[in-house]
Amino acid sequence: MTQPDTSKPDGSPDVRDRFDKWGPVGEGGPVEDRPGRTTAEGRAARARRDLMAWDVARALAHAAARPGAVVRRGLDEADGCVLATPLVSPVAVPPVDRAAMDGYAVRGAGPWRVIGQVKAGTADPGELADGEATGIVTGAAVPAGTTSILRSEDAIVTGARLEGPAEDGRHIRRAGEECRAGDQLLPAGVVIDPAVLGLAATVGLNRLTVIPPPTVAALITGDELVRQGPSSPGRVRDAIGPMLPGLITRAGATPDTTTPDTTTPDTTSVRHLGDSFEGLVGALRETRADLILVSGSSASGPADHLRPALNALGAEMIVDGVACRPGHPQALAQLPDGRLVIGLPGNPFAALVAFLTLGVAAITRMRGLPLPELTNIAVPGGLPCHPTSTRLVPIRLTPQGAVPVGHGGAAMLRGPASADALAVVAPGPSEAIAARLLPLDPGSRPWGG
Ligand SMILES: Nc1nc2c(c(=O)[nH]1)N[C@H]1C(S)=C(S)[C@@H](COP(=O)(O)OP(=O)(O)OC[C@H]3O[C@@H](n4cnc5c(N)ncnc54)[C@H](O)[C@@H]3O)O[C@H]1N2
Ligand code: MOO
Repeated sequence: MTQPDTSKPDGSPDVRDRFDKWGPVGEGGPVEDRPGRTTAEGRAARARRDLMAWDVARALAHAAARPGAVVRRGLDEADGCVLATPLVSPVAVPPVDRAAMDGYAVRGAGPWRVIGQVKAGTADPGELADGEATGIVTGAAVPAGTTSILRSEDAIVTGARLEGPAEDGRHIRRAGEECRAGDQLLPAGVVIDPAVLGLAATVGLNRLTVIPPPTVAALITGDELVRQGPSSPGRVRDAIGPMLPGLITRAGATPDTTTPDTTTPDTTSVRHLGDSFEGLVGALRETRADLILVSGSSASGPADHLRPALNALGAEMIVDGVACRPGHPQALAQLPDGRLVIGLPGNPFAALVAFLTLGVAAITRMRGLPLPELTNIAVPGGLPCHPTSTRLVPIRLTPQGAVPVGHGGAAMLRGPASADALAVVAPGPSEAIAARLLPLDPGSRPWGG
């Protein structure tokens, strides 16, 4: 592409263009109102066009999405769902006093006479009289009258005679210690993870009332893309397709496989389309996912069909460009049937930023979760601000704060691949010494809930 003349009508450079020249390279690029429109009028119009602030776009994507329908799910299919109702225990846990150690249940002060053995599955362990003891295993119900559990390693056994230290109440897990019947263990809105599943099973539940993960389809556009081997003149290796299933899953959604790519023998959740208006309209029509990601086609070149396709389908544009770098051509639209479409810019880091901005916000709401606050972090070395756009900068986290890793251009993934997170640098006149932290893994807490 030829570089458009980006100077102001009066000949002085636009402040954004100054930043492009002086700021980190490759973070976006010159912008035209439409292909070839580089006149003074076009530049002035561009300067007037206010892109939506990054935080506003994120909040709108969250607000536009609808939480999924509440369903009942078995524990074996509830991982990653969100609790739609509080988790209330119907029973006390443990239901009876249990031994916390292998050894002996004893009553009163020693020495004791050993009268038997309680096994793990013994339903009625009987009762001990003063001066009596019985062998017992961890988790077994203690006999009535037990005052302490003497650990096997502390026991001195001579025939049926037992001696050892047995402080009152020691090593006994009391009935109802973890919870009583009717206790609320977790509120609605908790993301179900393996510990939650184990807890639900502990309190005897088989099914949970949940919001299941939304389904997300990925459509990759671009005639120039190849899926094997390196880029070459005229050919670009698809770098967005391989990122999306993992991002979708980490954000708590399910990659849609109902309309797989017919051009590859493998079952895949990512569908490759050429640069065709009809092809894109058809794919948007037939894909049933709750959210559809479309990569490429987001700008205003002759092969950029996303906005015309959305228009043809009667979609409402909710976000149409965001004041951020990279990723400014990202977009969010709603189809008349309620499905959401997110346009990810073709430059791979810009696509990643757009997913972490609009994609994660929409998916979060579809899961019934609030939009997470981003934590603040110090940037001891400072980061240049963009005068009007939020910058998303790959950083490593150190005990002193965030340190940029470099290689943060829109077309590069080297920076984000070696980063811990992105620093969200608010627009401003000079340098930021603090930023907010946007996790690269949207499933990491607090994002995951
Ligand atoms: N006149 C304008 N041109 C451009 C603007 C603009 O505002 N006005 N914005 C630039 C920015 S910033 C971006 S980002 C891109 C967005 O372009 P598209 O979303 O339309 O994507 P393409 O034009 O198809 O591709 C851009 C670039 O990225 C490469 N690409 C595309 N898909 C992939 C992929 N799956 N894996 C790897 N690389 C991919 C593609 O080959 C191009 O090099 O527009 C700028 N232009
Ligand atoms: O920089 Mo573009 O801003 O790659 O989305």
